Formats: sequence, C-alpha cells, structure tokens
Amino acid sequence: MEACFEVEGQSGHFKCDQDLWSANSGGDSNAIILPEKKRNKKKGKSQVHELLKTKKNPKLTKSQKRKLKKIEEEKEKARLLSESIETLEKYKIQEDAYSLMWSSRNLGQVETVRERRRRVVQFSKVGLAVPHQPFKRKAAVCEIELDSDANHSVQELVENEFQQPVTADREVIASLPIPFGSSEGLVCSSGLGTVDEFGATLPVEEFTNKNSDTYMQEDSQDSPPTWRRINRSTDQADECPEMHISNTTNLADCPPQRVLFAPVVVHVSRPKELENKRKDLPIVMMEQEIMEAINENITVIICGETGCGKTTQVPQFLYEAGFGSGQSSVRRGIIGVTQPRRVAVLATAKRVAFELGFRLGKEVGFQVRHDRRIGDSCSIKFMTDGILLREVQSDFLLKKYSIIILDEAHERSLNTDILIGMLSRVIQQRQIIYDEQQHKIISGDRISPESMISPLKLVLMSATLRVEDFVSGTRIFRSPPPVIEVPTRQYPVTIHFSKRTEIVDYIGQAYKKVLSIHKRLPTGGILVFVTGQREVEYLCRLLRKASKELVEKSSNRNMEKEVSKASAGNAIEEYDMNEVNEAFEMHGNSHHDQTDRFSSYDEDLGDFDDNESDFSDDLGTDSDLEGIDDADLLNEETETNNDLSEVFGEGSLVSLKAAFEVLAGKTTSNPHSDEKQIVPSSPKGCSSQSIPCVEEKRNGANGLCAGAMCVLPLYAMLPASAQLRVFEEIKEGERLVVVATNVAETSLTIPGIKYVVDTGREKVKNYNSSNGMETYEIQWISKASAAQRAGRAGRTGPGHCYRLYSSSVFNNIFLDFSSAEISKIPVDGVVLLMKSIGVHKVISFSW
Ligand SMILES: Nc1ncnc2c1ncn2[C@@H]1O[C@H](COP(=O)(O)OP(=O)(O)OP(=O)(O)O)[C@@H](O)[C@H]1O
Repeated sequence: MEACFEVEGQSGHFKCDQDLWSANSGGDSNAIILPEKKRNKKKGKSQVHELLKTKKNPKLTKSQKRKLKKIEEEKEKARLLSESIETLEKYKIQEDAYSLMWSSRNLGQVETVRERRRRVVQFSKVGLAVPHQPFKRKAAVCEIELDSDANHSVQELVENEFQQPVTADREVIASLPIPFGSSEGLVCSSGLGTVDEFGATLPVEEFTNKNSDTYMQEDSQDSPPTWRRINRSTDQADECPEMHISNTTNLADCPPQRVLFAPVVVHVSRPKELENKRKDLPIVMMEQEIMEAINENITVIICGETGCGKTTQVPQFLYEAGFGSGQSSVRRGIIGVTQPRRVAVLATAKRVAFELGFRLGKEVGFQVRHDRRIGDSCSIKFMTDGILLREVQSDFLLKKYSIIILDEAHERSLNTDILIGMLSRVIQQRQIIYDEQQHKIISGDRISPESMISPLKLVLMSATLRVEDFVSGTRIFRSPPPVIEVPTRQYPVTIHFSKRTEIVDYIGQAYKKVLSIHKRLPTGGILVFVTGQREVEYLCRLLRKASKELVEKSSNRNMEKEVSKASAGNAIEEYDMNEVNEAFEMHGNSHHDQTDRFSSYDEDLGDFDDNESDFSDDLGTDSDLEGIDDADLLNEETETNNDLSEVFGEGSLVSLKAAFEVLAGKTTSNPHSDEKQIVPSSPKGCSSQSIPCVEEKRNGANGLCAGAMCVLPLYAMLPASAQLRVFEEIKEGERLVVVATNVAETSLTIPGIKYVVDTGREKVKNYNSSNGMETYEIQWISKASAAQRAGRAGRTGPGHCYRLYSSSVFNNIFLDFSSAEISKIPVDGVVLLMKSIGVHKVISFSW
C-alpha cells in the first residue's frame, strides 16, 4: 500500500504493507511513517518480521505466562508419572517374591550353602534369577583366570565366609548388582564402615579349618549386643571346600588391592534419653565423614572443639563399624585409646562403657599404672600413653590392636611424641607385612591364623593441635593424613578477662573470684585451675573455711529472722512481703534487671571469640567480675539503691514499703522496728532489703544467701578413688568447687561445672643446660591450654570462663602452643628411654 502525505508544506509518500497495517489496526495507529528516501529497507523488513512473530506469539501478560508454565509443568508431571507407573509395572515382582527379600538387619550374616540352595529353589519357583555373585567379576578385574572348578570353589567360599574379603577394584564393584538382601554380595558403599582400604583375605587355613569358629551378632536391636559362637563343624564342615586356586600365574603380580567387605554394623542400644543427648553432639553429625576418612586412610587427624564429642564418640563410631568386635577379620583387634592422664582414662572409660551399655572392665576396659580392668572380650581399651609405650616395647607391631587413637595429641609430652614417632613406623611395618601375606596367600601359601597381620590404623585427636607438625613434610607420616575439623561445640562458653593481671597473689585472686561467683551467680559448679598440689590444698582449705563461715552466717540470719518474725505481733506474711519486694524490684532493682545485668555478660561477650572480648576489654568494657569481693558487692548494691533514691526521692523507699504494708492491711504497730527487722541496714547505711531476695532467686536452690560449697581437690598424686570423687553427686543445695592442677585441663567432663576460674599458670619442669639442673617453674600457660581450660565449662550446659589475667597478657605473652616436653628435658634421658624401647638409631627417629 502506498500513500501520499503533505505536512507543513513538505510532501512525500510512504509505503506500508497491508499486514503492517492490519497488525496495528487494533492499536493506537502508531504506524511507522518514514520518508521514502530515509527508509531503511533492512530495518523495515526486520520490524515487519518481529511484528509477524508477535502476531504468531501474541504477547502474554505475566499471569498468563505463569498459568501457561503451570499447565506445562502439570503436563510434564503427568507424563513422568505415567512413565514411572509403566516402568514399575514392567519390573514388578510377584507377590511371593517379597518373602525372599531380606531385611537390611541381616546384612553381614552367614548364609550356608544349604540355605543358599534353598534360596535358589525359591527364586526359581517365582521365576527369578538368583542374584548374581560378584566374585567372578572381581577376579576378572584382577585379570586372574580361574578354572571353572576353582571358580566354583572360591564362589562357595565366599558364600560360606560371610566376612571373606575379596580383592577387587572399587569402581567396578560399585557398579555390580547387590544381591537380594544378602550380605555375601560385597557391598561397596562410601557409607559407614563398608569399605576398607586394606585387603585382608582370610588365611587359607581359616577357610579349610572345619572347626573354625566365627562370631555372629545376635539379631537384636533392643538389647545390648551379645555374641554367639557358631561352630562351623556341624553345618558347613562338608560343604566348605578347600581354597583351591589354579592358574594363579598373574596373581602374584597383581598388587594387593582394595578389598571390599560385607558391611559390619554392630548394633548398640543406648537409653533413649542418652541417644537423644548424643544426637546433639556436633561430632555425631560428622560420623559418616569421619568413618569414611578412617576407612580410606591409615592415619587421620580429628580436630574438634572441646566438648564436641571426640573422646567419647569416636571409639563408639569405630565399635559400631566393627572395630574390636571380632566380626571383621581386619578389624578384629582392640580399639586402643590413649590419654595423657590417669584420671582422664578412668573417667572416659567409665563414660563410654555407660553410653554403650556395657560394664566397665568387660567390653570397655582401662589400664593405668597401678590399675587394670580389662575383660577377655575387651573391644575398647583406654590407657595412658605410658602404658601403650610399654606395650610397644614388648610387641612392636601391637598385634592385638586394629586401631589406635591418640587423644589430646596436642600435649606434646615426651610419651606422646615418642608414641607418634613409633606408631608411624608400626603402621608402615604392619602394612608391609600385611601386603606380603596377601601375596603369599594369593600365590597359594599357607599362613597360620596366629601369624596373620591386619593393618593398623592411627587416629590423632585434639581440640588444639598444631596440625602443620603432622601434615607438613613426610618425616612422620609418608603421606599427609587428612584432617577432619569439627568446628562447633555443643554449648557456648563465655570468656571473661580481668582488667588487671595479679602477678604474685593469683591464689588470692582465685579465692576472691570463687567466692564472688558463689555469692552472686546462679547454681553451677566451679572449677579452678592452679599450678600444683600445694596450691590446690591451700586453696581448698581457704574455701572450706569460707564455706563454713557462710553457712554459719546464713543460719544466724535465718535464726534472727525467725526471732523477729515471732516477736512482731502482726508480722507481715512472707507471701505478702514477697509481693511487696517484687513491686520494688519492678523499679530498677528487679530480678529481671539483675538477670539482665548478668546476662549482659553473655550478650557482650557470648558470641565473641577471645579477640573480640579483648576488644571489649581494651575499650574498658571489661565484663569481668574482677575484684568483686564483698566490699564490691556492697558498693554495687549501694549504687543500685542510689539509683532508686534518685527515682523515688530520699527516704521514699522505706515510706513506700510502709505504704504497701498499710495497703495490705498489715501495718505494724511500730514501722521503725519493722524496718529494722525486715530492712536491716547495711554497714554503709543503705537499706537493701530486696538484695538478699534477688540473690535467693539467682542462686536458685542455693537458698537465701550462698550456701555451702563442696570443695574437692584434683591433682595427679591424689589416689584414684579421691580423684573420682569429683564425678560423684553432691548434696542438694551445695555448690561443687573443684580445685585442680592441669590434670583437669583435657578430656574431662565434670558434670555440672559451669564456671571455670583460670589462673593462667602451670608448673613446668625446665632444664638448665648450663648447670645441668632440672627445676620446676611456674609459668604462663599457652593459648591452647587456656582454650582447653575454658572448654571444661559448657559441657553439660552453657558456661563461663573467668581468666585471672588481662587480654593483653593473653595476646602478647601467651605462646600459641606449649613447647614439646622433649625440648625441656636432658637429652641423655630421652636417648636412654628410646634405646630401652628398642629404637637404636635415635638420630633417625621421626619426631
Ligand atoms: N561424665 C559425663 N557426664 C555427662 N555428660 C558427659 C560426660 N562425659 C561426656 N559428656 C558429654 O559428652 C560431651 C562430649 O564429651 P567428650 O569428652 O567426648 O568431648 P571432647 O570433644 O573429647 O572434648 P575434649 O576435647 O575437651 O576432650 C560433653 O560435652 C558432655 O556433654
């Protein structure tokens, strides 16, 4: 279409496509009008094209688009559903086949040849093929040609030996079908305890030994695991053919490869309450990750915050995965756990036995220098590192262990350091011997079960480990072990630094701090760290004396109260007076305010790390209760009351109370005498009636004022029974105060400890090389130790750590880690010790 136009004296014409017009016919006639000479043909064409497109796909509104999308999605869903139903129909198994399925609870159980034959018949009845045995495929992976007989024999062996591992390539096995509910199909899973890095085929003798025994777990989920012996001689004696490998030409050349085992799961039934609590532990959420790392590596480092559950949970993970249980040939050995200190050994062994539902001394045992409680069926053994070191002397390969856990590896005691060096060799040696044995077995040699060696694994654990020492270089471990970090703890611990650092009388400071916590803060045990036995005993004496005085004072006060109550004819009923007090407290001196004031410590510092609290310290907002002794307490009370005076005016408190009493209709005949009785003047002349009541609430069960303290010592030389007293229950209404040296610094959970008072000092043995003398010196602890000490609070609930030193001392003077003991003792003693445990080339020992 062509049209002419004339605008303001200019004339021209334009062309317009019919379609173009029609496309715009419904619109506002915004046709493209261009003078012919300027018209861009190309542009015009594309615009037309676009318009045509728009016509074909008319522009949809947003809601239309949404609806369209929804319809499309629904269509897609319906299509998928019908496809799924079709597929399901196609692969649907017959009703009778369901009975052939096994519960996963039966995984790991033996199926005899007879049982298998029966299964074959049952499967064929319902028209199903018996699940494929993966052994042939595995052999193929290894490029081993077995003749049909041998193949058959081996296959039957696999059937008979439920734990029989088979050398196989992991990936290939992973793709193999898993037999119908049978554990004999070697399941490859990256999950818990199903794959082991090391091959450990059962010795030939074991296959042929008609009387060989194996252990099976009774199938019970509700009761603690029990073990039953199965005597093979009856059922399988005739059916267990001798292993018989012909054409093994390539076998010896085939390096021992990864071995897959039927998954071993040892069921543990814990009390429900405990199970629930356990679930909240951060490390429990990482169980799979940890077990995978342990399965796939010889050495693993676990760095987890204090209280995350390393000490108590990792041995349980291992136990549940078959370590130490006798169910798995390579994991049969005991789980050995070392602790640097005796008290930690006793306490953790007791706790783990309790959590697993075992009696201490049977499945879970311990050994310290003068005490040993280990049963024949021991699966987990706790011991000091000194004990394990002695065992290395008598059995370098530590054959009875399948895994060793060195807990608190950060301590760098001489024993720990030597142990780590020794164990790094032991695990290598065990691996070499094991590999050799595998080659021998594959090439048809016989190895007696007693001389069979399985690989040894090593786990290093700590909250404050200097990981670089172990992962950098190849001096200790040939390949750097993986490090698993558990970055959270269960409960928060608030750190409070002191404004000033008392250099000399830190015991006096600790004493004051304990008393102020006891008087002012809610219930919860207090753990105080000092340097040595003498300090422990001295502070215990002081605190016991103070406790006695407090109890006397409070009983005197109660007596006075009783007397005053009796003497007042129309004495105000306790209930009403409480109401009055509460009304007063509403105005500034309330319980809530008090609580807030205390909880503001948490708010100020609760989420801060140490550095942040340093920051607050530097700003002069130190939240610490430094120096809050009785006098400070009174000052604070005075300030509070002054505040109230400002609000109510001088003397109004007393008159207001009197007014309440009048309102309550309980006016005493002599308000002044009442005031004296009920509102006794403080030494500074302030009436602070409400304070004891506030304290009463803060102290909860502790009563009106701070009650008695149950003061207990804890140091290395204390007899074990006395050490364990700290774990016993205390009388109701008392507050537990434990005064300890650094024996309580690691691993311990003292139930109910909420407050830690850290003097920041420790007694250390130092060596003066110039005069050859060894001396004990008191020195600052390291930052790592300070973190460990703080970690003793907040284990059964949120906690507080009061550091009796300033943040600047902490930041500028404290070392990050304590120096290794070996660097502080004379070298001749170390050399002699090393020689005595059989290390002849001391110079090449890996430290
Ligand atoms: N005797 C006990 N009583 C009550 N709870 C306990 C006891 N022992 C351990 N627990 C609980 O288990 C948690 C984990 O303790 P565990 O000793 O395993 O931690 P951890 O990570 O090894 O700490 P640390 O690094 O300080 O040794 C504790 O925080 C506590 O909640």
